[in-house]
Amino acid sequence: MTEPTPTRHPNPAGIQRVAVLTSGGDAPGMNAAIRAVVRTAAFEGLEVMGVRRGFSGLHRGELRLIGPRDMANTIQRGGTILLTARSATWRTPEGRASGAQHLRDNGVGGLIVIGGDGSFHGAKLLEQEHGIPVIGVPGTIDNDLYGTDHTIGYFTAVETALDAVDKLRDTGASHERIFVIEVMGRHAGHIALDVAVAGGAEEVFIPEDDKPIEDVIQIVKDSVKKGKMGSIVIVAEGVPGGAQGVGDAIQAGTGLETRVSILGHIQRGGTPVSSDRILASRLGEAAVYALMDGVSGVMVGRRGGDIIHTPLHETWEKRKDVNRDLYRCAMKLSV
Ligand SMILES: Nc1ncnc2c1ncn2[C@@H]1O[C@H](COP(=O)(O)OP(=O)(O)O)[C@@H](O)[C@H]1O
Ligand SMILES: O=P(O)(O)OC[C@H]1O[C@](O)(COP(=O)(O)O)[C@@H](O)[C@@H]1O
Ligand SMILES: [Mg+2]
Repeated sequence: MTEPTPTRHPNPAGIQRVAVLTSGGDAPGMNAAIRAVVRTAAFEGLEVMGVRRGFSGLHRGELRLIGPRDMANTIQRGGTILLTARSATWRTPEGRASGAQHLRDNGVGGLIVIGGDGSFHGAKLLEQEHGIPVIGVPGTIDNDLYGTDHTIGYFTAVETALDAVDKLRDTGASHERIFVIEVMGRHAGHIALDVAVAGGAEEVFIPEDDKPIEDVIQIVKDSVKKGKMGSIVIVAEGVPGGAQGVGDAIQAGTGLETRVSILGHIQRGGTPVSSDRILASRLGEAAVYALMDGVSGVMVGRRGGDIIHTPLHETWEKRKDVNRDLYRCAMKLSV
């Protein structure tokens, strides 16, 4: 059976030209999302302007036309070819007015913002104040956005952190040490929980839980009694005191040799894994179609196998809960 040839999407909004930018922390797969936007637009006969340096570049007018051939060799690259930034000026009405003027001057009929909750705030204000249609695409390693099962970059960040945990485990087991490993996640424990289950950790600390440090110390002592060669404790960055605080408390409370390792920005880089590339491709395509359909002020996301739209304000007002089953699983399997 042959698959049907893709057909043109209707364009009731009459959009001829869209702009795309990346904003906030970079995430592996952002390039695959940019590529999907540019290539979907090209397929549909639309033009795309790439904005460099996120909102910072937009208020300065750093826009240029980009076409499908500019996207060669980008699907597998980490970071963002459009560059990203955190812009204080965009938080001012004057900064946003300047950005809106640049979009109008260039005949842009809609803006696609690839980023996290902060970037979506900035996009929503542009829509409210200047009537420019905006669509959000969830790009952040933290996975902390309501309205999508996963965010672009999350799968790769988990793989990178897991690879590091596996390596640290070798040293931990050889020296019979406790390893306290900090993974990223400013406000959310999604990465930490996945890494804890997949990395076989003895304990995991996330910002969503207010756990007494004494409980962690007890778990570490118990694992020694059970004859474990070493213990792995995963700490999400957003936990007060971070991994260093937890590590110091464990060393003081158990007297056991403890090492702290903060994985940091290595988790943000590198070649996106297939799941991130596929998610980015689907969502980049969906963002262009949303603008063509005359939709604005929503984030495109994936729930189950479906592409869904969520009002931008809900992406930060509603909270995506961490999967508590993962915590129970990690604890049970470290018996
Ligand atoms: N409340 C806001 N109003 C206007 N712009 C905002 C707001 N919050 C964030 N932004 C813009 O979005 C950028 C990225 O936000 P940030 O929170 O750093 O990253 P992320 O989008 O990944 O959550 C900020 O540097 C700023 O330019
Ligand atoms: O690179 P920076 O500016 O130090 O930011 C670090 C933060 O960025 C993240 O990697 C991603 O956060 P955002 O998606 O909000 O940008 C967080 O996990 C981390 O706390
Ligand atoms: Mg954020």
